[in-house]
Amino acid sequence: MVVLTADQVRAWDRFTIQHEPISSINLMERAAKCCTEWLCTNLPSSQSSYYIFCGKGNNGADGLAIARMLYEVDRQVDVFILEFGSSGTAEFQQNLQRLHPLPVGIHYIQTGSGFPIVPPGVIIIDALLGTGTTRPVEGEMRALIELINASPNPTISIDMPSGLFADQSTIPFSSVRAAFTLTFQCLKPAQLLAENAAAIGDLQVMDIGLLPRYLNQVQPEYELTGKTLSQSIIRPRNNFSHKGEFGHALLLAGSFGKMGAAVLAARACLRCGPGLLSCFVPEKGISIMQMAVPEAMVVRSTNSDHEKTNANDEHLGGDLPPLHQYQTIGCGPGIGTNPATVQLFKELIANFRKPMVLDADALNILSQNQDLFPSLPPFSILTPHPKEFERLAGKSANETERINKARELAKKHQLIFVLKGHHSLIAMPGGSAYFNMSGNASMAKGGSGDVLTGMLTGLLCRGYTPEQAALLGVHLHGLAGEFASADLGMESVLAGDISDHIAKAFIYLTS
Ligand SMILES: NC(=O)C1=CN([C@@H]2O[C@H](COP(=O)(O)OP(=O)(O)OC[C@H]3O[C@@H](n4cnc5c(N)ncnc54)[C@H](OP(=O)(O)O)[C@@H]3O)[C@@H](O)[C@H]2O)[C@@H](O)CC1
Ligand SMILES: [K+]
Repeated sequence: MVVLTADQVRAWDRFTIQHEPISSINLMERAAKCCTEWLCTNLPSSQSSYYIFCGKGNNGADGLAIARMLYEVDRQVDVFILEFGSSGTAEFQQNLQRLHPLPVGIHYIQTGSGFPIVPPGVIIIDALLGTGTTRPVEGEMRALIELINASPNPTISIDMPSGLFADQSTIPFSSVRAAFTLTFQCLKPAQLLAENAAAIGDLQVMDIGLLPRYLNQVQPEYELTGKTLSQSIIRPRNNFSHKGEFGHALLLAGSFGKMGAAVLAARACLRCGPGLLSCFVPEKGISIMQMAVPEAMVVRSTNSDHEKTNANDEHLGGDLPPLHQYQTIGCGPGIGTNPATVQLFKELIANFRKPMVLDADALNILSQNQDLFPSLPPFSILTPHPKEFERLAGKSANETERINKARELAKKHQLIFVLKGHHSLIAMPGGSAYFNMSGNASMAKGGSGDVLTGMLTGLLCRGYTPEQAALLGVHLHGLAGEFASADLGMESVLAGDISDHIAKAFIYLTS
């Protein structure tokens, strides 16, 4: 699966029309057939009446072709065409001519007063605007979209919910809110944004047979993680290897009351194959870590005596252990932002020059000390959730702006940003960006991020490059969540369960 912009999809249509070859109208027939078959297969046959709302571009032309095909399989169909001045595309006109001889109601709507009332049980097909949306909807188009949204009837959008830009955020403007969106051939960037989830509903990708070889000549703006990519990254463990070959990781994590974050990160790290793991935790957390994660070693904080107070027992501070022995370091889960911890973080940045993983309070410390950005070791992986990213990079009006900021920061400082979310976005120092396609809502719980930090640390330590670790780690993390929810249900998965299912995710990718 690929994700392409509206322009790229248009070019793919043209490429297929030229090289298959196939006429534009016949390609549209293929698209409409896919949609009709989906509707007939997936909607109960008792729901057999349709109101199809059409614009006058090719999305509307799809709607007209679907109307004809639904009529041919004995569905009751009424078509409503929103007049907005133009005569419509050639395909629109052709499909209208094909519809005219059939006993399908064709209604032209021009003003709010002419809008129909949709009877109960009738399915709404939204074919007003597709990938050709160029501006926020207003006037009659907006009023019609509001009418569709106000109706309790299920709405199925063709290609895009009308009003939604295909390539970028649309908020604060309005769009159709669909129960299902039947999109053609590939994903469009806007379909991966969490803020559009309510508009898109359940997204279904229809294979309309566009020629795959077009993809050899296109540079997607976004790429997707997935099984094939992860399989190309995973390296087997050599039979003759010993623990020394898989590196030694250091985790800086935990404070009083937040040792759980440290434990979760440590366990997840160990599940990703490092040879050794040491955890640098506050004095009061040592026995917790030793008991909860016997496979990890603990490094004692060496606070000098004059600094040592009870408070210093409760959070990280003092002197760092010698850092040269570690392949990588993960820093942040549960560490808090105590001044001693801030000082420790500054020393860490000044003294460790290999890529590391920064999350949670390490990111909050960074937000308050933005001058540290240029000093971060290149290719370090930063894993902010939306609020942490806002603290780092300021408020964003919408998700596209947030993603663009992450991509710019990644390039400017040669860092990898993982913007955590439903489809986490991975922004690479070289400019490329990936949406992650694994995971589900069972993971939307405290501690999931600590697990990811541990996993990324483990993979970096194990010898994967930072880009490989980010791509594999984020995908594996989502897969582990999927396996956990398959075993335990969506509500009951705990962050530790994600960790406990990393093994299944590895086995799935390697078998
Ligand atoms: N063979 C093919 O080509 C295939 C094409 N396919 C289908 O084509 C769709 C793309 O078609 P498209 O490019 O004609 O664009 P579409 O989304 O119908 O809208 C364009 C019209 O809307 C108008 N308009 C724009 N914004 C507006 C606004 N805010 N408010 C009001 N009006 C607005 C714009 O007018 P204008 O900007 O000129 O004023 C123009 O009239 C694609 O999504 C897929 O469904 C598939 O069947 C596969 C094969
Ligand atoms: K549409």
